[in-house]
Amino acid sequence: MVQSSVLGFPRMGVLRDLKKATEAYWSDKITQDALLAEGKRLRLAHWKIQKDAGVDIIPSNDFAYYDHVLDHIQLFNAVPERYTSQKLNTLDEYFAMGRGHQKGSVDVPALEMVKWFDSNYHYVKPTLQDNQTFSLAQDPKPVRHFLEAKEAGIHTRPVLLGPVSFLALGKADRGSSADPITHLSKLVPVYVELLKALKAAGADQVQIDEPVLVFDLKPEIKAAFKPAYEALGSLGAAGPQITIATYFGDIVHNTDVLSAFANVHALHVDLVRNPEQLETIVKQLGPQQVLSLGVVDGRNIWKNNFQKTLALVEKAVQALGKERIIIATSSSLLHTPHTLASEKKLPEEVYQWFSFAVEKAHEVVVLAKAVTQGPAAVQAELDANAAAMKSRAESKRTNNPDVKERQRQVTPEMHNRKSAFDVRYAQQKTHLSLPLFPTTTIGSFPQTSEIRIQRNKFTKGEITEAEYDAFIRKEIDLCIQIQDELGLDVYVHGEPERNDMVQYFGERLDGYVFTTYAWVQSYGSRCVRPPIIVGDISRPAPMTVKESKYAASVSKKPMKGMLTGPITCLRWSFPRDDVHQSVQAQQLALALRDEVVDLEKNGIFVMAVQVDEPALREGLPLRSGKEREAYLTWAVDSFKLSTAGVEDSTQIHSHFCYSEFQDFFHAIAALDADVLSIENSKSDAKLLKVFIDEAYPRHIGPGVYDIHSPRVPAPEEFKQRMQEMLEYLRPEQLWINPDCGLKTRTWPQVKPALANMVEAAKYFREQYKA
Ligand SMILES: CN1c2c(nc(N)[nH]c2=O)NC[C@@H]1CNc1ccc(C(=O)N[C@@H](CCC(=O)N[C@@H](CCC(=O)N[C@@H](CCC(=O)O)C(=O)O)C(=O)O)C(=O)O)cc1
Ligand SMILES: N[C@@H](CCS)C(=O)O
Ligand SMILES: [Zn+2]
Repeated sequence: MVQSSVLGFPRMGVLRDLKKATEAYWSDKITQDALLAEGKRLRLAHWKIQKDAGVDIIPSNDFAYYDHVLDHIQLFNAVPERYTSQKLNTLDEYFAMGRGHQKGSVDVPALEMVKWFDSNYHYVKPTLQDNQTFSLAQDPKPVRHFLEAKEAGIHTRPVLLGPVSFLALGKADRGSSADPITHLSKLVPVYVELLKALKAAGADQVQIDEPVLVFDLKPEIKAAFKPAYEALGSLGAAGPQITIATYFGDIVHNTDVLSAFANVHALHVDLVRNPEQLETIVKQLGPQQVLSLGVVDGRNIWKNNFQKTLALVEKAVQALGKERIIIATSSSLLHTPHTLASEKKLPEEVYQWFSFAVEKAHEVVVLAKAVTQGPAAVQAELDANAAAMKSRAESKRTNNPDVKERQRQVTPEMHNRKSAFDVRYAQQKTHLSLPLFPTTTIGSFPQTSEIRIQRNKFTKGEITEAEYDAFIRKEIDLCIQIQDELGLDVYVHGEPERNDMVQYFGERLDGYVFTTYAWVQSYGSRCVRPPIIVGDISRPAPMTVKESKYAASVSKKPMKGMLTGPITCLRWSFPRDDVHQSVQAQQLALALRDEVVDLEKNGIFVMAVQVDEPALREGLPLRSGKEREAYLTWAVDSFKLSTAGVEDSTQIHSHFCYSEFQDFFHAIAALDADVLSIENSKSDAKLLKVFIDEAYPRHIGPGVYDIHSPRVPAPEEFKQRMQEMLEYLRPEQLWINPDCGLKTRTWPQVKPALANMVEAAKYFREQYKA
C-alpha cells in the first residue's frame, strides 16, 4: 500500500487565530495559560483535518509559537546566557530570543532572524558559543506534542530539524568564532536521547529534516552526516524509524553523502522543484529503503496536475515497487494558506485552479489511493482535476496580447540610466542638498489599529472612498509632522494606505487575483497574504502617485516615492507555474517603469524613488553555477528596466532587508542604484568590508535599528554601530536608517528610537565637520 504524507501543516489557523492569541499575550490581554490552550486547540484541529482527509503520515512538532528553529534552540538548551540569566519563564525566554525583551529591568535584543532558504518565512538563527554545551530540555516538546496527539487518538510522525542542518544554519555568537558544525559530537547524543524518548512514548517513525542537503556544502558539513546518522540510525528497536527529509531543491550533487543514511528507513525528496532527480535517487537507495515523493507543492497554491504527477509516480513504482513509495507534499505546507474553502470572493473560474493546505492534504490522499487501488478508485476526483487543468489551460484570463507586444519592444538601452553614477550624483547633490550621514527611513511608519480599522471599513463599504482618502491624508500629515520633529533628512509618506508592500500592488495590477483569508506566516506572529499571478501583468492606472504627490505637497524635505520592485512583487506573490518567472518579472518591471516615470512627471523628480528589492536574494537559486547566473541576469535586468526611465537628478534607492549579500555582491552592484539600504543592525559590521574590497562607488545605508524588535536602542548603541560601520565605509557614502520599514512597530517605540538615531547621526556630523 502506498502511504500518503504531509511534511508539516500551517500553524496560524483559519482566521490567523495563533497570531491573534500571541499578540494578545504580548500585550497582556490574555494569560500565558490562555495562549497555551489556544496553541493546543489549533494543534488538535490541524491533526484532525489531516486525519479526516485520510492522510496516513501526519506530522507533529511542526507547530511553533514563533518559529520551529527557535524551538530547537530551547529543546537543546542552546539558549545564550544573556537570555537564561534574565530568569524569565520558558515561554517568555523563548519570545525574548525571537523578538527581544524590554520590560522592567530586562533589556535584551532578539537573536538574528533570516530567510528560510528561498522562502518568505524567517527563522531564528541558532547562535552558539565556543564552549557551547547541549542537553535535552525537560519535558521535551516533540514528546509532549506526540503524546498530546496520541491522547486525541491520532498517531503522528514527529518532525525534527536534523543536527547537521541545525548547526549549518546557525552561527557563532559575537565574541565566539568556532564554526557551529564543530559542535556536532556534543549535539548528536542529545538527539539520541530524544529519539529514545520519542520511541518510549510510542513514536515508531520520525521525520528528520536535513534541508541543507540542497545547498552546495563545504567538506566539513558533508563529513558531518556520517557520524551523525551512524549514531541516530543505529538505535534499532530503541529508536523510531527515520525519514530524512530534503526540500526546496535537488540533492543529486550531494549523493556522496547518502551513504551516511544507510540505516535510515526512508528518504524524502522534492520532486516539484526537481522531478529529474528521481532517476538518480532511486539508484542510490538501499534495497529496503523507502522513497517519499514530494509531488504536491508545499510552496505554491496551484492545484496538483494529477495526470502529470501519476506519470512521475509510476516511474518510481516501476523502479521500487508500491511498498517502497510514499506520496507526500514537497515540503511543509507552512508556506501555503490554510484553506481555499474560506475564499468567497475569488472569481469562480479561477477558484477551481487552486489548492491550499487543507486541499493539498486531500491531494496526497487521492494520489496515494490512485496508485494503491488504481485510477478507477478515484475516478471522480481525477475527472474533476482534469477539468480544472483544462479550464486553466484554455482560459482567456491568462493571455494579454498587448503585454506580449510591449515585451517584444523592450530594447537593451531601456535597462540603462542616462549617465554614470558620478554624473548622476553631482546632479542629485544639487537637487537634494543633503548633509553628511543623511538620515532616512525605509518607507512604512506604524500601521496602527486605527489605520487597519479604517481600511477594513473602506473594504466593507462602511465608509466612502472620499472619507478613506481624507483619513489617509491625515495620517500622511502626521508622518510628516513627526519627521519634522525628529529632524530626518529624506522623508517618506509612511505608506498608511498600504495593507502590504506586495499585496497592495497586486490589487492594482491586471493579471492578478487576490484572496480574503489566504494568510501565510512570514515570521513570528506576522503574516502576509500573497496575491496570485494568474495571467499577463499590466498596470491599468497609476498606483501610488496620489499619496506621494500629496505628501510632497505638504513636506519641506525631499520625499521618497515608494515602490516595490519587480522581483519582490514576483517572489512574494504566488507566481504562475505555466510561464517562466523571467517573463512575469519583465511584465512587472514594465508596469513599475510606468509608475516610476509617472511619479517623476508628477513633480516628484527631486525625490528619491526607492524600489524595494528585499526578495532579490531570496530568489537566488540555492546552488551556485549557471542557473544562479541566469537568474541574476534576468532579475537585475528587471530591476534596471523598472528604474532606468528617469532623469539623472532622480535618485534611485533600493532596499534589502537581509545582510547575506556577499555571495551575490556583483548583482547588487549591477543594479546601479544610487543608494542601497540593507539590514545590518544584528550582523557583524565586518560584512560591510565587501564594499571596500569591491571599491563600491555608490551610497549605502546599513540598518542601525532592528525593527523586528519592540526595544528602543539607546543613542550610544547607534553611535557604536556607526563607528563600526565607518571602519568599512567612506563617511560620504554612509546613510543612516533602520533595517527595514517601521509598520510593525508602535509610535511610542519608533519616535524615541528614531530620535536616538538622528542624535547619533548629528554627533558624527560634528565629528567629521571639515
Ligand atoms: C518586509 N517584509 C515583508 C515580506 N513579505 C511581504 N509580503 N510583505 C512584507 O512587508 N517579507 C519579509 C518581511 C516580513 N515582514 C513582515 C512585516 C510585517 C508584516 C505584517 O505586518 N503583516 C500584517 C498583515 C498586513 C496586512 O495585510 N494587513 C491588512 C489586514 C489587516 C487586518 O488584519 N485586518 C483585520 C481587520 C482590521 C482590524 O480590526 O484590525 C482583519 O482582516 O481581520 C491591512 O492592513 O489592511 C500582520 O498583521 O501580520 C508581515 C511581514
Ligand atoms: N517600503 C517597505 C519596505 C519593506 S521591505 C516598508 O518600509 O515597509
Ligand atoms: Zn525591508
